[in-house]
Amino acid sequence: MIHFEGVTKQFGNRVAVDNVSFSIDAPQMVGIIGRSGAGKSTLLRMINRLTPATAGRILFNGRDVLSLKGGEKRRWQRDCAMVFQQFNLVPRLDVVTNVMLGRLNTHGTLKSMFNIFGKGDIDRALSALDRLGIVQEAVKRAEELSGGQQQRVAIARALVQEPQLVLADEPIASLDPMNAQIVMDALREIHERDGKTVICNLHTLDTARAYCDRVIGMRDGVIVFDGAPEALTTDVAREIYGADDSFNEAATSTALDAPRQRAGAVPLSAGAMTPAAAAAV
Ligand SMILES: Nc1ncnc2c1ncn2[C@@H]1O[C@H](COP(=O)(O)OP(=O)(O)OP(=O)(O)O)[C@@H](O)[C@H]1O
Repeated sequence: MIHFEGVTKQFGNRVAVDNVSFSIDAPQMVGIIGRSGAGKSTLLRMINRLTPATAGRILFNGRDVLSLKGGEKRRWQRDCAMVFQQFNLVPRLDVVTNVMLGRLNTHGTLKSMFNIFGKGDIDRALSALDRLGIVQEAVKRAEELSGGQQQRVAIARALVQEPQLVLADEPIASLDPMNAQIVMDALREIHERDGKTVICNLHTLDTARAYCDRVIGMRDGVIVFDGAPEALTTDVAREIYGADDSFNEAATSTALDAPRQRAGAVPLSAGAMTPAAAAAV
């Protein structure tokens, strides 16, 4: 489905991503871990063309997305929705309009220029907000919401893009553990319920273990681990983080109390979280 071949990014003399190759053959939730500067964000940003690659190919269903131009490149960017650490909402716009911005790439140029949304767009946005448990916040300005709520708005915006792939760049790095759990549950649910591949950069080992089917460990731009979370032993973690014997996993923990086991055990309910969890935020 998505195939990376010798993907490389160089910033001046610094090789941020070094000849990376791997494939995702079926919908998976993939966590990318590694210390700061390992190249995780750069890799993700190359997939949706926010950062140009220096070399290599990224084939999605056989087509090299790195060579797309103009309208085709924009359509690809719609097909791989991105969720950012800092949410990237328009603070003064209301929540539902922020979500509808995810529809812009589906419109013609004129409609996009004037932010013209139809009833279908409004319905889609409200339904995505409902799924994320925050439809009651639809008319508030985005800046009035908590960080966890804002990230759920950003995920709703990603959903209305109807993407083939969801990319999340450290989506919980700015959140407290409880909101982190709600956001990770929502991303996992998108994978489970919609069958989407989710690629998620994470700082913390415990989150990757709790939520991902597969973990890729990067160090200095290179993949040094690629496997099931069960294979992510402390020794492997030491290698990924370039740490010595004093390495303590707690240093990479968000103390996330994952509510359930990974892989298959996620309740396929209509909402991404329990009402109690949603109400507590
Ligand atoms: N726009 C840029 N210009 C120059 N160097 C950059 C740029 N973006 C990233 N780098 C460098 O590329 C390397 C990889 O950075 P990247 O942000 O991809 O790492 P990361 O693993 O995502 O780190 P973090 O967890 O801190 O976000 C780093 O050395 C960084 O300084």
